[in-house]
Amino acid sequence: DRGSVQNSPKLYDVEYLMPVSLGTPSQQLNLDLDTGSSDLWVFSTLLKESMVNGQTLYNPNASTTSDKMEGYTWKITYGDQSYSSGDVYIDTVTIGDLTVSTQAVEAAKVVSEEFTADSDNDGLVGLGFGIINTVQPYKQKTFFEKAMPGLDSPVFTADLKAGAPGRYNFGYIDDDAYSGNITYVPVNSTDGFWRWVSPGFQVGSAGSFNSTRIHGIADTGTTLLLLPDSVCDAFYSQIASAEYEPSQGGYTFECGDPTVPDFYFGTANGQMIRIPGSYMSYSKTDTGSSRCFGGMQSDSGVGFTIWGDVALKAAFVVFDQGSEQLGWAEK
Ligand SMILES: O=C(Cc1ccccc1)Nn1cnc2ccccc21
Repeated sequence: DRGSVQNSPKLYDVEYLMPVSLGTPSQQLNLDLDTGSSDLWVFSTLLKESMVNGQTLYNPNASTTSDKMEGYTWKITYGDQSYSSGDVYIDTVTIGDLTVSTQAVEAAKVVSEEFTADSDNDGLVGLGFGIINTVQPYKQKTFFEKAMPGLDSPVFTADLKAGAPGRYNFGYIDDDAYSGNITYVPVNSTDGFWRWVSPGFQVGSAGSFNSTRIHGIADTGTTLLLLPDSVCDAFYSQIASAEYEPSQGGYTFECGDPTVPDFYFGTANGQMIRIPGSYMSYSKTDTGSSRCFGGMQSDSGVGFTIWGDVALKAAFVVFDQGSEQLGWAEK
C-alpha cells in the first residue's frame, strides 16, 4: 500500500498543512504533519467556543465509526510552550488515499492561544516515534506506525518547497522528486525524535568546511533552523547588516542585503545540502521595517539543533522508520 498528499505552505512558510479525512462520513481537516511530536490531535466540538477561531472541528458524534476510549486522556506541551489536551477516540483516518481504520484521534478540549490564533490549522499529525505519545493510561501509535505494516516500504518522505506546494509520500520513494543520490544517516529514536548527527557545515560556496558534529532533530513542525551559537556566529558574521537584536529575539539583517550567503550542512559521505541564502530572510521584523528576521537562529534555548522547515525545504527527506535512518537528497 502507499499514499501521497500535497502540502501547502502558509505565509512565510511558517507551517505546511495537508488535507486529512476523519470518520464516517468523512470530515476533512487541514493538519500540520509534525515529525517533532507523536500525537495526532484535532480541533473538536468538545472545545469551548472561545478557543475556536475559524478552525474546522472534528465531531466524533457525527462519525458512525468513532469509538470513545473511556478514561483515556492526552496533554501535550511543545517546545515553544504552546499546549493542547483532551479526550481520545478511535476512528478511521485517511491521508492521501492511505487509510488507517483504527487510529487514535485525540480530540481537543483545551488549546493554548497560539493554536486558537492559527485559524488555518485544525490540528497536528505527529510522525515522531510513538514512545513519546502523550495518551494516558496507555500511549498510542502514530498514524505511520499503524500504517507501516501494510506499506510497500516502511518509509515516508517530505518534499517541502519555498513558497509553493510540496508533497508527503507514504510507503515509497518517488525517484522523480529529487536529483543525485539519497545519502542516509543513522537515527537515534530513544527520545522519540528523528535525531541524527551532521558532520559539519560551510558558509558560502567559497567557504571552508567546518568539521564539527551537530546533534539535532529533523522537525517539520518547527519553522526555523535552530543551530549552535558558534554556527550562527559564523554565518551572520558574513552578512554586512546582520545584528543580534535581543528586542526582536534573535539575529536580523537588512532584507535586501546582497551579502547573505548560502549555508551548507553535511549529511554523510561528503554530501552537503545547500540552503539558498534567500531562505534565510524569514520575515520582516515589523510592519514597514526594512529588516528581516533570520531563518537561522540559536538553539541555545533548546539544548539540541532543530533542522526545521528552513532546512528541510532545501532537500528531499526520507524518514525511514523501518531501518531508523534519514535519507537526504538535493532536488
Ligand atoms: O516547539 C517547537 C520549536 C521549539 C521551540 C523552542 C524549544 C524547542 C522547540 N517546535 N514544534 C514542533 N512541533 C510543534 C507543534 C506545535 C508548536 C511547536 C512545535
